[in-house]
Amino acid sequence: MNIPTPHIEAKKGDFAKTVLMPGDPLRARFIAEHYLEDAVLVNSVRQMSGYTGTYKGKRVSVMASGMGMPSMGIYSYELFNGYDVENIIRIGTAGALREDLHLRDLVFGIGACTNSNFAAQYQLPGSFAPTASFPLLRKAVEAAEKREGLHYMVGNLLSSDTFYSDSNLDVNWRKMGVLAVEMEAAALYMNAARTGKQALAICTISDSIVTGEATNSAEREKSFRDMMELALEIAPE
Ligand SMILES: O=P(O)(O)O[C@H]1O[C@H](CO)[C@@H](O)[C@H]1O
Ligand SMILES: O=c1cc[nH]c(=O)[nH]1
Repeated sequence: MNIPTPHIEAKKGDFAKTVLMPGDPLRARFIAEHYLEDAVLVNSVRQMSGYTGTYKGKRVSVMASGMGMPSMGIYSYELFNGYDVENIIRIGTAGALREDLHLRDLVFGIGACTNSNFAAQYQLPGSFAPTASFPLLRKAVEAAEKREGLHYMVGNLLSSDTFYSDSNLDVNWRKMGVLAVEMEAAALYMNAARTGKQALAICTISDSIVTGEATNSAEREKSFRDMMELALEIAPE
C-alpha cells in the first residue's frame, strides 16, 4: 500500500518494527514522554499521536488506535501493510466479566471473541477464531511472572462493538469463560492473521461488569504503568 496513507502522515522507516497501541492518544503521549528517549512525533493526523524513540536502547514506536474495531482496523491495517510494522501490542483497559478478576489485574488475550461483523470481509465458510501471537504471548507471560505482585490471567477477551449496550448481553460471554470485555483486540488479531504479522492484546482491568467497582485516576496511572512497562520490555526490536 502507498504511504503516506489516508490516516498516517509518517514517512517510510519512521515506525519501529514494534508499535505499542493504546486506544487513547494521551496514553500514547504519556508513554513517549515518560519512557522513550529521543521520542519523535511521527503522526498527528486526526490527533492520533504516534511516536518513535528508544527504550533501553531498543527502537520502539507507540501510537493510539482510537476506540472500537473500525478504528483499530484502519490503523493496524495501515501500519502492517504500509509501514512494514511486524508487531503490534495493544495496551488497553477492559471490564472484568468474572469475580476472580480484580481491578488492576492484567489480562493477556490468547483469543478475542467478538460481536462485530469485521470478519465478514474475509468471506470464510464458517467463523474465524482471532488469536494472539504465541511468541509475543509467551514473552508477556514470562515477563509477568518476574514482576512481583502482578496478578494476571491468560484467556479470551470479548471485543465488543458497544460500550453502552441496551441489552447487556456482553455478560453472557462469561458463561463461555471469557475473561473481560474491551473493544479492539479482535480487529487487531484479524489484521495480523491476514498479513502474517504478530499481535497481542494486554489489558488492565479498569472496572468490573460483575461487581461495579472501578479504579480511580491515581490507581489507573500505576496499573497502566505496569502494563506499559511490560509491553515495552517484551517489544521485539
Ligand atoms: O483504554 P483503551 O485502550 O481505549 O480500551 C478500552 O477503553 C475504551 C472504552 O472506554 C475502548 O477503546 C476499550 O477497548
Ligand atoms: O471496553 C471497555 C473497556 C473498559 N471497561 C469496559 O467495560 N469496557
